[in-house]
Amino acid sequence: MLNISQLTLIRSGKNLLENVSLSIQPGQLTIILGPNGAGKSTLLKCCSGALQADAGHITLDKKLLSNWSLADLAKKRAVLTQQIHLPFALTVKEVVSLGLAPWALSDQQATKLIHDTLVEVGMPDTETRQYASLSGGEQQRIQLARVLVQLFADKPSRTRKQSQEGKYLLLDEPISALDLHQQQRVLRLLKNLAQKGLGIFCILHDINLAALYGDKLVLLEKGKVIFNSEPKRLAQGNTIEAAYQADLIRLSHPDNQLPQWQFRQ
Ligand SMILES: Nc1ncnc2c1ncn2[C@@H]1O[C@H](COP(=O)(O)OP(=O)(O)OP(=O)(O)O)[C@@H](O)[C@H]1O
Repeated sequence: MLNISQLTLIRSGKNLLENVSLSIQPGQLTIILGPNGAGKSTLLKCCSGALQADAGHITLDKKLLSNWSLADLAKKRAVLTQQIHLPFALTVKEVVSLGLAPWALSDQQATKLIHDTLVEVGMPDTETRQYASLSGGEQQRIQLARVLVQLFADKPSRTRKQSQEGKYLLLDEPISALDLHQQQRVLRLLKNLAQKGLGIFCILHDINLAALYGDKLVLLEKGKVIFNSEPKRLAQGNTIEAAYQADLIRLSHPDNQLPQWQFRQ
């Protein structure tokens, strides 16, 4: 389990995170929600080890995150951040291969894993394309392929039928540039991976997709957790409306009665 306990992070005299406690459990898709500036990406950076908190601690499988070696951490969890700048001209295959750095795969294994993963993210036969020539949504799926190969390189023959327990995926808005079809593909893929035991921390802005796909939703507001539970618990009260200060109508999804929201015009 990835366990976050009473985490506080202060920058420029401001509490970016305040006493945040939550856990990312194996087998669950945990979706982090919250208004702009609520602290979602800051929390992800703490969970990835990129930022050190001022108080509280994070453990991964009961061991302090700071006590993990970078090499072991890279095999245990993969991180997809929001902005990824690649200063060099790289092909798609080279970009996805960056995820294989922690592992020692043969060329043949690497080629097959990359091929299978590109199929999985809906980008088959793009290995030789220049990454820079891809659209924003295509680049986002290539970056997702990169973190997937990082996590699953020890199961190259693979994968999806095997247990994914003990590994974690940390994703910052992984579908922000995707069209409807690709959003559904990626969310179904994440749900499927979680069902096989992966622990997923995923930041989203779309509250309807979060309620539909999340096993657990965590709502941040001004650096504090104000909701941490199953989506159906948002069917009462006005937690979402109050947190986002938005004028919304709450509906019920016709398939499963999960809460959904629409703008009032
Ligand atoms: N080094 C820093 N010093 C001061 N403030 C910072 C620093 N880093 C981030 N912030 C502020 O912390 C707040 C939280 O930022 P963060 O990127 O975590 O928000 P977010 O919830 O991911 O927002 P968004 O939905 O817009 O991506 C923001 O107000 C940001 O301006």
